[in-house]
Amino acid sequence: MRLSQLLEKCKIVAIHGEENVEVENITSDSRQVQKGSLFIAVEGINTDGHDYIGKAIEQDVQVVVYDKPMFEEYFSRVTYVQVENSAIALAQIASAWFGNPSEHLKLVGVTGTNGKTTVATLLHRTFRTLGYGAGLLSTVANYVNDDSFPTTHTTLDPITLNAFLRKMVDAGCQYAFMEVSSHAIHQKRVYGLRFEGGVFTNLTQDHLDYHKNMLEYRNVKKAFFDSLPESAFAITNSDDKNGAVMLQNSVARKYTYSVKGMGDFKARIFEKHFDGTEIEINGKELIVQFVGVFNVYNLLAVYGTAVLLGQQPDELLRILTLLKPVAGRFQTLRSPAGFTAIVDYAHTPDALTNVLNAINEVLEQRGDIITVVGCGGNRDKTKRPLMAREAVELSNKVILTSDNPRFEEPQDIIDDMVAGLDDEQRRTTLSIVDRREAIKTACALAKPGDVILVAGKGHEDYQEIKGVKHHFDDKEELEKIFHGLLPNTLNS
Ligand SMILES: CC(=O)N[C@H]1[C@@H](OP(=O)(O)OP(=O)(O)OC[C@H]2O[C@@H](n3ccc(=O)[nH]c3=O)[C@H](O)[C@@H]2O)O[C@H](CO)[C@@H](O)[C@@H]1O[C@H](C)C(=O)N[C@@H](C)C(=O)N[C@H](CCC(=O)O)C(=O)O
Ligand SMILES: Nc1ncnc2c1ncn2[C@@H]1O[C@H](COP(=O)(O)OP(=O)(O)OP(=O)(O)O)[C@@H](O)[C@H]1O
Ligand SMILES: N[C@H](CCC[C@H](N)C(=O)O)C(=O)O
Ligand SMILES: [Mg+2]
Repeated sequence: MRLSQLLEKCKIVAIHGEENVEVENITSDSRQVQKGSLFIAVEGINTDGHDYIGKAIEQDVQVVVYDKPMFEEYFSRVTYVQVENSAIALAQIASAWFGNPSEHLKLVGVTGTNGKTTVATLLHRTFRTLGYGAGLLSTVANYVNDDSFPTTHTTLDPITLNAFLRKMVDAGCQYAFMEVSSHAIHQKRVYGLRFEGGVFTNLTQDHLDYHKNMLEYRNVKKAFFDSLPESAFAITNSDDKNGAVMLQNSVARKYTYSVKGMGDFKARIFEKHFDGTEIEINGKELIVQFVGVFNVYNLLAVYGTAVLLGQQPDELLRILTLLKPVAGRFQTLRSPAGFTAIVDYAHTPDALTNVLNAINEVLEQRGDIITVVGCGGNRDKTKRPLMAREAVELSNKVILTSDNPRFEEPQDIIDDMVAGLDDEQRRTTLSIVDRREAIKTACALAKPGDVILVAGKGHEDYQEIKGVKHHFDDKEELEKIFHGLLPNTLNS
């Protein structure tokens, strides 16, 4: 592609060298540079792409895009483009490289602390059921219609992201649903994409390792709605205290959904069961196969978004009754011994509170709740004591264990969790570093009628320890115990 075409939307400060060149490939990673590449140097968190410009030049790069004025001499065979902001230019160049695919799709972005995967996935399933070509970019997997592809991030880097959107356009998709993480907004991964709509789920504590404080975290999320065009719609949860704030400066068409108060899309909850919930949406009664008040919010967000995309309300309500939980989100497994296990991705204090409240509300035969939970390493440390406290206050027994320790010592993470407990709570809480042992112990302790919540890893099929991902799947572990492949005893 011609360089001029790629730079069409970029804010250029200066160009040195030949402008009329053909680019063979684009990358922001010097390790991926090939002959004829355009390399975009982006300042990161660990390192700075500008430090690798020399390496890129050694590999016969054609064009270097950068934003730090740091050159004293230029190599004549390379074209240098200084832009105002490299991260923004990366998103713009990536979009141009793939033919601006977001402009050929009705693209909806879902943001918020919890519920993004659930809402985006259910939207994708709804639109597939309605017969549309539709894609999905989510934490669990990416989809082009019904073809699934593994993913690395909740929101991909701009090049991979635009490559997927292109695949969707080429496969005839009319709609695309994607999660928009706060990291992605902050790092400009979604900059310049044309959104048809934005959805806000909720805002509670997470990622305070990355964002300085809750105010900054909130403002980053809000920036997504500030960036939507007038032609887009923005739909927010008006029961969340930050719901209105998200939309206050947005020029998009604004809509609300609510369970507790007034809203353009409104739900009421009648009966809560272990297998589903009886609800009313905009005056029509239905039974959905989801548990927990939080899932009523998720379904309402799906319904509202689909209506705003022009779909027929009655047909949508029919589809809502058919939808099933997303992988690793409140996934229920019944043991032959008569207890139930729930695998859930709750990895924030609010998610854990919600899921435990939901279990308490539908608990059969007054059984006990046994919670197995850990916290991720190299992530927000301040959520650890809060998660431990929520777990202990809403369960009968808690086993603290490891999640993905990453580069931290697992016992240190558990110690941070224990710090949230009082003396009495510490005495009655178990700590078992090995997650497999922790799950085995919970199963050995469970009586018929009890519920074991295995929280934090949901769909993940690995445990990340010191940079290596080891196969580990909570559901698989439980099934092995249930089917006698792992002994269900305390001292095995
Ligand atoms: C903290 C964070 O978000 N980091 C992301 C960021 O990496 P970084 O800023 O550390 O990059 P860096 O290593 O400093 O490198 C800077 C630049 O130098 C380049 N480089 C580097 C080395 C080299 O030899 N040559 C070279 O050119 C790199 O390609 C990069 O362009 O940019 C990378 C490329 O896009 C991401 O892969 C990386 O995600 C890391 C792996 C990560 O774990 N991110 C998580 C926290 C994340 O993004 N999570 C959210 C979900 C959060 C939620 O649950 O809500 C997500 O969207 O997935
Ligand atoms: N609307 C909601 N409000 C609060 N908690 C929720 C909501 N929806 C889901 N949860 C809880 O949060 C967990 C994660 O849900 P989900 O994967 O849909 O969120 P997410 O925003 O995509 O998370 P991530 O930031 O990791 O991508 C669920 O397993 C559940 O415990
Ligand atoms: N997207 C989230 C997922 C957390 C999942 C949990 N299992 C952990 O590893 O902390 C993050 O990267 O913070
Ligand atoms: Mg997600």
